[in-house]
Amino acid sequence: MGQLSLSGVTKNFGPVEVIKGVDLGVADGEFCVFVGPSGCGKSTLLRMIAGLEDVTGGTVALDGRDITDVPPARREIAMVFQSYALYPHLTVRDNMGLALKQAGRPRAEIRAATERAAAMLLLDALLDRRPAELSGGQRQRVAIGRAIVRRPKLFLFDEPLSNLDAALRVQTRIEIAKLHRELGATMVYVTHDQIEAMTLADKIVVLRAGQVEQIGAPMELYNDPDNTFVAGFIGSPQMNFLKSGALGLSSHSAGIRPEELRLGDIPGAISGTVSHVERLGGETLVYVHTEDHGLLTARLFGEHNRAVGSELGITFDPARLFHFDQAGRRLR
Ligand SMILES: Nc1ncnc2c1ncn2[C@@H]1O[C@H](COP(=O)(O)OP(=O)(O)OP(=O)(O)O)[C@@H](O)[C@H]1O
Repeated sequence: MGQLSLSGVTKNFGPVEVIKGVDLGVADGEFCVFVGPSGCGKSTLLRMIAGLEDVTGGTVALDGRDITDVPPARREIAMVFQSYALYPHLTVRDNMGLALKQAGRPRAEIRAATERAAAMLLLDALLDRRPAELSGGQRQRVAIGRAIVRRPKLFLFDEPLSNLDAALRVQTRIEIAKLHRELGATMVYVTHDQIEAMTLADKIVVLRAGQVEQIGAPMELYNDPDNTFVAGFIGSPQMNFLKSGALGLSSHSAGIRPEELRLGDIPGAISGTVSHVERLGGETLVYVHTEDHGLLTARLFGEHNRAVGSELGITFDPARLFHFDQAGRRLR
């Protein structure tokens, strides 16, 4: 079991309220990802769940038990840090088994649990090495293994992949997804990375300035955002925002995803000038400067040879627009 519930959680650092009343339920076995701009409070919220940071107001409960004031070691929660936090003088085996050893578990049990986790993470051959003798990716797997060995009710991850290079990030991301499937454990994960959030999460929590903007499944947030903040934050490249008035529409602004824009001859619904082209191989991003709407991004499948400076017309299916009011709230 591992059902997490936050009610009215707030956090002050001195006079500054950085978490402003968060309510959140994470079901047993769910993979929940916190995203939001730098400084919005993702890590602080995670650290409060772990017990590494005091809660100013509200409660944190795990499986119905109020753990707001329970010390970290007694919460049955394991946290994996960006920095790995391994003991350099201990072998992989001893790093992974340490929590069980400290809890006074029998040797045979520690050995079995460590070897089971090592097999899951393909660390079997490395058990007698020390952290300095491992690659960054292997160290991160040891840090994850150390969490698994404890059999916690809840796993917390604070940007665990951000120190890895691009290829290893992809590989480790897939391993974490597999691990989640195999363990069926509840996980809460903080990241900056759109793709990690979209691919790993059952549920994404979008935070902004210490408040929840929207909670939902990845494709729910992508296809049905509640406001301009979520619409602009989820999706890369980000959604284009058009001035409704210039299009003869009654909303305040209208959002459209880059993949929904078609580029053709003048006149289109909007005309503009190509200001930059990025060829990514499988797709091309064309940045178009427009008088009425500023810079728009079109995402085209395959390769396109649009010359910088050329003029073109942009069209789209009006049914694909998201409409917003002046305060940025979605008009449905
Ligand atoms: N110990 C502290 N004392 C005072 N202010 C703090 C402390 N820790 C964090 N803050 C502030 O709280 C806010 C939230 O910080 P937090 O690290 O949780 O954000 P974050 O969303 O994880 O950011 P990032 O993505 O950049 O890691 C920030 O404004 C930060 O400056």
